[in-house]
Amino acid sequence: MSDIDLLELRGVSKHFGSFTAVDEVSLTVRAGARHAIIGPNGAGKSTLFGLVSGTLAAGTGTILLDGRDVTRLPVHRRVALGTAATFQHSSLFMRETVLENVLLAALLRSGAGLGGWRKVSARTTELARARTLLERVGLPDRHDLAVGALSHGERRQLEVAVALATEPRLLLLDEPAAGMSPAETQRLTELIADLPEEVTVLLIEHDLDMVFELADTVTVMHLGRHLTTGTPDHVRASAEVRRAYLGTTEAAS
Ligand SMILES: Nc1ncnc2c1ncn2[C@@H]1O[C@H](COP(=O)(O)OP(=O)(O)OP(=O)(O)O)[C@@H](O)[C@H]1O
Repeated sequence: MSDIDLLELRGVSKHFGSFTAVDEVSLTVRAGARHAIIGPNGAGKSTLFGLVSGTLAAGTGTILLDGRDVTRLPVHRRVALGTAATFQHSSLFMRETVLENVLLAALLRSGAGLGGWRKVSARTTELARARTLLERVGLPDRHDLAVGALSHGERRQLEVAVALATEPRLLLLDEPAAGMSPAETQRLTELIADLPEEVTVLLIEHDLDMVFELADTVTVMHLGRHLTTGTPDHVRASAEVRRAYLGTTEAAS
């Protein structure tokens, strides 16, 4: 992890009507970090991700990516600047094949255009990259299957490959282990741990074992607010964090 802040949020808020889902959150994410955001249900984690990826517009505050103000930029401009996200609700193309899903993302990134994109043989560079990525996420023998035929865990692995195909500097993972078996979670944890340091990872996850295995930095949110940020040990020992969790149906263990 470097000393440089790749992402900085300054007093960012999001209101839905009179409800404040994200309340004046300030936060920095270092380049190369494995940074997790945790917190009880409804803490505002997914909303915060939406503000960073650009699927939601911030009410107030500023979001800086590598020092550049991206607060008002649409999603595709943020992708072009190196932000990629996987979401709780899959954004894969279910009828296309596994390989086509990754290839599409690689083509969009390379600016090659999508004309005749199904003629994969004409796209050798992107095709090779897509194959390498599928190998990296553990789906080397699934290329030609329609996404709809994959298991839940395999789809989550594919989402990571699709996100990586855009060559992100900042990878946002929203509950990547949700609904996964222990074996699938372990494989995903290893995949994330093995990502090159050029990819900064910001992760929302309820599986605290995974968080504490992966993260070098943990932010805790509660009721839309930033509660604390620190090392996993700091967060584990925090009485404030324990109270936030014990006040809900979940318990930090
Ligand atoms: N589009 C919306 N309109 C109204 N309220 C919303 C909307 N999106 C989220 N909220 C509310 O904002 C609060 C924060 O939701 P958010 O999904 O960000 O929390 P979270 O920390 O990601 O929770 P979880 O861990 O359950 O996914 C919740 O009370 C939720 O009901």
